[in-house]
Amino acid sequence: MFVRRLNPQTMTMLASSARAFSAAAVAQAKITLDGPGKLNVPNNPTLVYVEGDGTGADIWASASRVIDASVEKAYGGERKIEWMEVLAGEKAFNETGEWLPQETIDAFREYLVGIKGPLTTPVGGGIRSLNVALRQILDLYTCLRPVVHFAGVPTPIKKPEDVDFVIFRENTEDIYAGIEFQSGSDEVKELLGWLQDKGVADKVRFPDTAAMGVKPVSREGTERLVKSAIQYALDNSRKSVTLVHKGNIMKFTEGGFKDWGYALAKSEYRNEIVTERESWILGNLDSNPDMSVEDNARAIEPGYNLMTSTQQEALRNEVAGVIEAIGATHGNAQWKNKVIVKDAIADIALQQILTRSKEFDVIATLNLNGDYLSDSAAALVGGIGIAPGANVNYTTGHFIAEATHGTAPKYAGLDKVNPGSVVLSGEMMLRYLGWNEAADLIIKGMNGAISTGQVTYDFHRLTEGATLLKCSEFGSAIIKHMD
Ligand SMILES: NC(=O)C1=CN([C@@H]2O[C@H](COP(=O)(O)OP(=O)(O)OC[C@H]3O[C@@H](n4cnc5c(N)ncnc54)[C@H](OP(=O)(O)O)[C@@H]3O)[C@@H](O)[C@H]2O)C=CC1
Ligand SMILES: O=C(O)CCC(=O)C(=O)O
Ligand SMILES: [Mg+2]
Repeated sequence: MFVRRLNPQTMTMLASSARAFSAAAVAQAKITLDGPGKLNVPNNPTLVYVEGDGTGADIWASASRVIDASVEKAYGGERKIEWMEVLAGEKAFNETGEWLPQETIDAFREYLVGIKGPLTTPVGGGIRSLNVALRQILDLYTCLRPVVHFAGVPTPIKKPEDVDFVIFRENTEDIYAGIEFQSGSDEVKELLGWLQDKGVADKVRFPDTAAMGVKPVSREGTERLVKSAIQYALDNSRKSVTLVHKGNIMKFTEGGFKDWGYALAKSEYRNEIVTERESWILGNLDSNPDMSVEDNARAIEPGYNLMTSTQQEALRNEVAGVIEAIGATHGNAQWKNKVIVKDAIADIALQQILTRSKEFDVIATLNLNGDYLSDSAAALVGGIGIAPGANVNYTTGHFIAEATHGTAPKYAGLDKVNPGSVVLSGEMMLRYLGWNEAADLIIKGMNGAISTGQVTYDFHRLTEGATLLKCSEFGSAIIKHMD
């Protein structure tokens, strides 16, 4: 199953028949794993792609040209991507009768790295999300979504240059797992009976018509996500990791995420991180080395005098414990060189990414929070047309680049939408392969096109004096500005 870049019709034909090809025929071009998360990338790797529904075809035609051009210009023919199309979504259904054929899953599994366009998910019924299915089947536990401003891109905020953060969204758990039962179903009735036994059925306000969902959040799922976020912060000289959660309300799921996240940070990265609270305690001591434990406790918790004596004692123990445990390694301002791990409640975080953008650096959060946060954050830097992403398993090496946006069906076939999100997802993919020179050219080309006012409709409608380009033309403009 090996499809080189050919005209789209031939490609589709080959994509169907290619499934019979032997994988051995392209073995020399396969990316392999040299150890957990360590890729061995040949000069002509086979990369798997799904074109996607809706605007997917328009975007892929433009974005794949940009990705190929960046590789060609960076390596002069020495390196080349061998694209292999696989089917998912409407195209797959029309050709095979299946929405997500096993061959597609197998190809992503076997070739490790690929890129996909958006796939439609009907609301309120019909098939469940193919996007979510792929992430779950391949255990792509991190959805990595960087948010950064390109000079010249229209923005609703005053200081877009302050926006430069990376969202690590947990990608396999949470309410997104799709465990739901329909209103009036036997399952809901059974669940209600169980809730009755537990004495909490009265919390269901309208039991006769309620539909119900389940929100699994685990320690393992949290730990691997938070670990990848902290490791990313260390590898990329980022200053902080913020755990975004709604743990004040959902104490065991979202609150568990926060608690397990902090615990992981302290157990696995003790020498490299400091929690925000620890930094306050140590900072107080840096300013006043004679400060008593009690005064320090009072300083970090302004409501100290109103607490019960048991609460005050617990707080004093916390302060003393921090000084004892990390005073020597993190005190005397050493903590300032560590990655700060802090947390924020999700609702206020959605405001603060706008009002205090600079305070966010790496964000680790659960699946649904991350979904909301990434679309909202994209608005700060020009919108969803320029919001890239990737689904990653840092152990198995599997990586599927994927824009944050969906299929935008009303624009399908118009050669109109911004291919930027998929172009930049491709840039992330090239960097993942270690092909930084090609990735850099994509950024250069993107900067060049945008800064000279050559943009698609989404930026054009917000920018005076810009030149309106089609989806394909914007791709060409990016390529032109690589030189
Ligand atoms: N990973 C995936 O495959 C995803 C799939 N989906 C699916 O996509 C379908 C449509 O979802 P919907 O909620 O409408 O969200 P979409 O992201 O598809 O589109 C919403 C709006 O975002 C803008 N937009 C989207 N893509 C672009 C682009 N490339 N360039 C410029 N503007 C863009 C358009 O805004 P405007 O109208 O202002 O021009 C568009 O109307 C659903 O079935 C949904 O489930 C959704 C998200 C992710
Ligand atoms: O799968 C879908 O249709 C939507 C998923 C989504 O919005 C996302 O992953 O950001
Ligand atoms: Mg989304």
